[in-house]
Amino acid sequence: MPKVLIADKMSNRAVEVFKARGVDVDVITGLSKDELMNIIGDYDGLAVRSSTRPDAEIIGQATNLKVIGRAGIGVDNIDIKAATDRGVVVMNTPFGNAITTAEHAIAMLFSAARQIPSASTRTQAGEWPKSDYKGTELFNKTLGIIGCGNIGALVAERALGLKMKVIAFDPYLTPERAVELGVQKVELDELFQRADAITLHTPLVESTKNIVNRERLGMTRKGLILVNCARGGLVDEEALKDALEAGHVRAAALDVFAVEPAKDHALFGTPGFIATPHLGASTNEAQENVAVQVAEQMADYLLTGAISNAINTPSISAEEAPRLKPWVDLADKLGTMMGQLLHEPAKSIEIVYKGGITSLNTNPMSAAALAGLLKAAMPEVNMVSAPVLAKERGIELTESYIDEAERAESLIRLTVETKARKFAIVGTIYRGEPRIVRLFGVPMDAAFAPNMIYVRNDDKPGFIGDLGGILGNAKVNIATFSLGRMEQGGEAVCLISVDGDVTDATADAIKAIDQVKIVDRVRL
Ligand SMILES: NC(=O)C1=CN([C@@H]2O[C@H](COP(=O)(O)OP(=O)(O)OC[C@H]3O[C@@H](n4cnc5c(N)ncnc54)[C@H](O)[C@@H]3O)[C@@H](O)[C@H]2O)C=CC1
Ligand SMILES: O=C(O)C(=O)COP(=O)(O)O
Repeated sequence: MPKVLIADKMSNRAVEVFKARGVDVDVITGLSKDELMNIIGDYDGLAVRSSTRPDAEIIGQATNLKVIGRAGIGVDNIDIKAATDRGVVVMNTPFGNAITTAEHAIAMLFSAARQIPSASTRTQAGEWPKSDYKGTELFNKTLGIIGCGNIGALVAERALGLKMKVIAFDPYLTPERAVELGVQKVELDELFQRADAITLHTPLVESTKNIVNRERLGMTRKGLILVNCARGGLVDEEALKDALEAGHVRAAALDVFAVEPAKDHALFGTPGFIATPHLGASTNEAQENVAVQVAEQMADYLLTGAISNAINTPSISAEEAPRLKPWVDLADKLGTMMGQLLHEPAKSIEIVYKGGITSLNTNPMSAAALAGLLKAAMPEVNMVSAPVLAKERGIELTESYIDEAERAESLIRLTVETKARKFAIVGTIYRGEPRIVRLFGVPMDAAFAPNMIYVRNDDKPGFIGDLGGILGNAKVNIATFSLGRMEQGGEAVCLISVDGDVTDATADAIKAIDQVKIVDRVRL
């Protein structure tokens, strides 16, 4: 039974889902990095929110880990590269807390416009400070949205409902989508120049780091309201403090900070400043949504291989997972066999899908074939890490599709090019079993087995008798024997599956048979 660790506080519904699905689950929150490193090796899955930060060191200790599930949206607390290199799927729940976060942004906008937190504190302190607070209406004001994805779009809809004018900067926002949302797409500088209020909804990446900086704050209209419910690091906090103190920015409401938890911050106490402790996603509804979703996604992956909302690998739906499985296994076996027979570094790999299989999602098959191919040199590689590792090594992948299969209903052909040569292997599924139908140009029909011997020989009498004698003397039992040849008396290929290992001495004895040119052992 797979075992999952829930390392951040999340709705107990996650535990219920894991248990109902047959996944063992521990909930241990508040672990130090060392504590997490000590126990992470026991788990197949790790479920987190934003507090736990699985970095390269933690992932390096996670010898059994297959999946990290983020009950939420932002995955900047997870070292995706380290996870990918180790073949760990990273998945998030991209929609479950979006409405809640959009509502928090709108709440922050109103709080800032009317200074509700400070007015409330002082009223409750007995001051009745009515004359100190003159807010600003949002009606008819221009809201600039930076990042108009999930949450940005939800904020736009709500702001339009408040009768604000909405302008948006997002390099990936299409003009059609902008029209559909009823927002005006603008460039970044124009947004800073025109907005009465700005709200941020981008991830923290190189291009968004300090997107609200001193220079851009300088372009804004006096009396600006700034809201950040996305990520700390999008705003230059020092520049914001200066702009608030100068009275240029009227109010700023931050839910997120460059360093969290922010317990002692230069902005605290600045006039017009409002802070919440990363509460954007903190409602019952959102937490239930993300907990259930992350647990279901992680259980699906651990139990069936279905992948949804993965950041670092293609998706496989629950419906297609069982249909894909035999083909993914076949691709893995073809790649593994090729990897062991190649003896030269691969430069490129071409995968041709033929027949009915072309209507399936072939991404996982290609990833499995690549993983198989790389396995000989990198035993830890899997479908998640293979595409990245292949790219890093300059191995080019091309995929093509032919609807009509020649011999069997569906075929996968793997052609690998090295510096000097090209090798091809073709496989199919016959009666539910993976089979090799062509190897290095020679037609054949062979099953895969854990221990196989590959022999390339001249098609001349006497070879099979000699080979049988050598294996018999070595007490190696032959399970199946498959022969193929280009033409009578030409080059032949022989694949023998055997029970148990073949020693170097036995392989050398086979190599010494007259007709034999090449002997290789293949382990699947
Ligand atoms: N405060 C909180 O508790 C929460 C914060 N978040 C954060 O909110 C942010 C947005 O989340 P979603 O809307 O779901 O993400 P999303 O991926 O749907 O949208 C992000 C948008 O930012 C845009 N973008 C990327 N680079 C940009 C750039 N340089 N300039 C302008 N736009 C750019 C993208 O094109 C995309 O449309 C994320 O950082 C997420 O982590 C999400 C949930 C809760
Ligand atoms: O989903 C996100 O990106 C969030 O920032 C929410 O973070 P949290 O799960 O509340 O720690």
